[in-house]
Amino acid sequence: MFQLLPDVAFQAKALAALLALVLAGSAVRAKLKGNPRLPLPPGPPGHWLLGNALPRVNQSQQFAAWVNQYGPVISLRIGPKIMIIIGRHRESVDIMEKEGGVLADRPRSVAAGEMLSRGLRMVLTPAGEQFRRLRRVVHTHLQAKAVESYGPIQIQAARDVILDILNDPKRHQAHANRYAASVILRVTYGKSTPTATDAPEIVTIHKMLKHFQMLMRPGAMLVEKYPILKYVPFYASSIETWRQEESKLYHDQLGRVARELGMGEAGPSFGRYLLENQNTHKLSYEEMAYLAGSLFGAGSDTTAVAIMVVVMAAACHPEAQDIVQDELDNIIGRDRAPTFDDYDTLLQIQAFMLECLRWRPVTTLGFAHRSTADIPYKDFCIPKGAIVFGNHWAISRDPEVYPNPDKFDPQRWFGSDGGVRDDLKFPSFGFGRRICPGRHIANRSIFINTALLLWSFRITQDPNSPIDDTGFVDGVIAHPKPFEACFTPRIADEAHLREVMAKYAEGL
Ligand code: HEM
Repeated sequence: MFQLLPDVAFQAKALAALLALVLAGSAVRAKLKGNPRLPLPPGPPGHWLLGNALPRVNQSQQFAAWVNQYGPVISLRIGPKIMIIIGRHRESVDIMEKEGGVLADRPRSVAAGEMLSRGLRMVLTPAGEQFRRLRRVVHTHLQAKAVESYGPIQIQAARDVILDILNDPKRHQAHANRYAASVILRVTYGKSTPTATDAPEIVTIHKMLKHFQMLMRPGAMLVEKYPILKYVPFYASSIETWRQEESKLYHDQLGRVARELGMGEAGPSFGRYLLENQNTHKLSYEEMAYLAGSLFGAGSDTTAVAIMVVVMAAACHPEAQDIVQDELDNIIGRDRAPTFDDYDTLLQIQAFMLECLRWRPVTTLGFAHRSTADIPYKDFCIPKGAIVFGNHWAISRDPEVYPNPDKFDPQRWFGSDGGVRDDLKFPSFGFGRRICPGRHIANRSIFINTALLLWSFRITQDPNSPIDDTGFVDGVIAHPKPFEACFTPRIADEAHLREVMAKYAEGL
């Protein structure tokens, strides 16, 4: 009996230790699950400690494959973090839109947010007082009615794309880049901004953008896992050099607008609006410089990619192009070129644009949101603190909303009344309170370029160099790889097209 006692004591201790372990385990699980009653959404199995490994390439497509396998909303565990991927249309509306207040936050971004941008880049700003100030000023200036004043800039730049293509069709992608860069720079800093592709400012801005996109890829930077690395000088030094270059550029650009304003020479621009309303919007000079600068980052590559996809889709789908060009011939004719005033009557152009944005989404994964409270949904819970992506690629392939999703079919956007359907809305511009503030100006850019390109040219594939319509660079913004297309003027002859174009932007 006495001999048994130590055993009993040992067993009791072991039992207590086991109980403590179980309790600790369930506490961790409850924390991860956020809500002890509801589980996390399903997802692929991962390592018991490290969790899931993020796919190294084509993340949005790999996530989409998991959505097909596990359900419309899936969860992954990346070390201690929970990542939620929403991959179906209805769930994206129910969660990303209806819970927009809880999902207005961004996850911590050490490399791009803290080291490169010192917390000043709007797209990465956490929810809170600063975000609300930035959001108010950008959304006010870029709302649907307000951006109409930028129409002449867009018309002129779209006209230049046509002339550039006539002069040098092989570089059609470079022309789309130039369109986007020059429009966003003029919107941001006014008319006297240099917009030639080889202007030093433009070259630097593109370089900055590359750095930003490189730092932004989920899982790309070790410092996101080990933030302590940001204090390690040799690790941080190149990002610090990039930050200084970027900051100088943004200050120089806004400084120019301030000087022009002082001399009474500043035309309309976002920079001017900021400087004139600094007190109302309560922004520091540093915040204004970054806000203006980061518009370029957010609005140039995205717009250029959308235009390139229009060209690719037209060349790869002649039957869809026929329908648009019949409409252009019936409504516009060939003696004048379409303008913004024609938007409401060019329904086929609208459908073609919508289908381009769905068929090859500009941002395939979307941007990360962060939940600031538990979100119970159906029989699971998205826990507070989770990183949440509305995966654009997966949503664009939702077979219930977009039957035969891989088919390029602009006609899917028409309802039985012949109007363009509103209920299919694809979230090209993101979700809820973080929805892209530049969407009105972007839509107008895509519209005017689609209308003008398809009015001016029959766009076809070069039989010697067929287009790979899946050839996109894997990144935050999915750039089409270089592709060839042939542009044949649709009106009388090239000289006549040049003449119409010369008149087109007259008097702006
Ligand atoms: C085809 C063109 C464009 C596309 C596809 C696009 C798409 C997006 C997406 C997906 C987001 C993230 C939304 C989210 O977090 O859910 C975003 C954010 C943003 N976009 Fe755009 N965008 C485009 C053009 C523009 C333009 C022209 C501007 C500026 C004039 C702009 C300015 C911004 C800004 C400032 C943000 C950050 C918003 C925030 O974090 O609250 N974008 N855009």
